[in-house]
Amino acid sequence: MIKNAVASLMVRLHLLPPPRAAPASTYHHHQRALRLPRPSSASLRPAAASMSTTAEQAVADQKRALRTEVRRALKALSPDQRASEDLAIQTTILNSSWFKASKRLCAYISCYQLREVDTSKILAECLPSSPEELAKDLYVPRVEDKNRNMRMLKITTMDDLVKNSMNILEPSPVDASGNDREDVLSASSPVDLFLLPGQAFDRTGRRLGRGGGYYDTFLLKYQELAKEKGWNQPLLVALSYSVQIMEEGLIPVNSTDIPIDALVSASGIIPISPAALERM
Ligand SMILES: Nc1nc2c(c(=O)[nH]1)N(C=O)[C@@H](CNc1ccc(C(=O)N[C@@H](CCC(=O)O)C(=O)O)cc1)CN2
Ligand SMILES: Nc1ncnc2c1ncn2[C@@H]1O[C@H](COP(=O)(O)OP(=O)(O)OP(=O)(O)O)[C@@H](O)[C@H]1O
Repeated sequence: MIKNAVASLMVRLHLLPPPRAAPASTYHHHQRALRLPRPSSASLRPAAASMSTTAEQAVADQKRALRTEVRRALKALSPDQRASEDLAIQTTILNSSWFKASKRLCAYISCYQLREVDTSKILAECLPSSPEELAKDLYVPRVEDKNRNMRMLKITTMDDLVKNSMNILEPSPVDASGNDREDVLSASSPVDLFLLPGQAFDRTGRRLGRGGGYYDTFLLKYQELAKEKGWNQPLLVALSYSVQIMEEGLIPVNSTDIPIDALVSASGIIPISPAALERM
């Protein structure tokens, strides 16, 4: 169903046909697939530098249209289908060697109303109430403003979370004793894994979010920090219902989109990047 929907979308949006190269080899190059003008061209026209270019606007419009299509497909999922995919995805992750080996991670607090893949079983396994050998340091998102600013703060129990204005659970900036929660960007050691939400994904590593730019901005910051510190880059793993996996080339991307390393759906793990192929 979504295939037909996005096929018609592709016609309406005049997108290029999918690239033919194998997923692993498209990983490093996928951001060029739409052959957009290079952003640096804006620097030739200082007066226009703060405006978005026509090409950027076209990509933003295409993204919005795809989000609408996916939202519709997610709404059509039955509660039983969702529950069965939620269980399969979480079981796959909990049983994986890379999750078991992870000591510190960032994950999202799933929102049922937004039809996000459930993370509750995974979060429970990370928190100190689980057997000692399974507990991990867990950092979760907190939106600071509408200007793409999001932090990842450490929590130790689900009671650390309160509902924000968007109806998503997030940590308060200070804990019960009045201490600032640890911000993952100021932590002295790295996280090795991110579990990411999103609206649409493909097998080449493209990820479409909710349009806030929060994750792309944060991931760029974290990747720069890891580079500066000489840390290994964390594995970026997205969780996806089957209707959210698109044909290659359908997801519009621009230069700020950070590609994912792997995708987990009810059918299993799709490793994408060389790092994922090595670790998964
Ligand atoms: N669980 C979870 N936490 C998260 C995110 C997320 O996607 N999922 N975020 C990732 O950025 C940040 C919050 N950003 C958000 C952006 C939009 C909406 C939202 O409700 N969007 C509506 C449409 C709103 C509109 O366009 O009027 C929707 O998607 O249906 C929620 C959170 C940080 N925390
Ligand atoms: N690193 C960044 N620096 C500046 N602007 C950015 C950055 N990342 C994203 N943006 C801007 O944020 C806006 C939303 O981006 P986009 O539609 O790609 O978000 P998304 O991928 O749907 O959301 P998210 O990243 O939260 O999952 C766009 O205008 C984009 O240019």
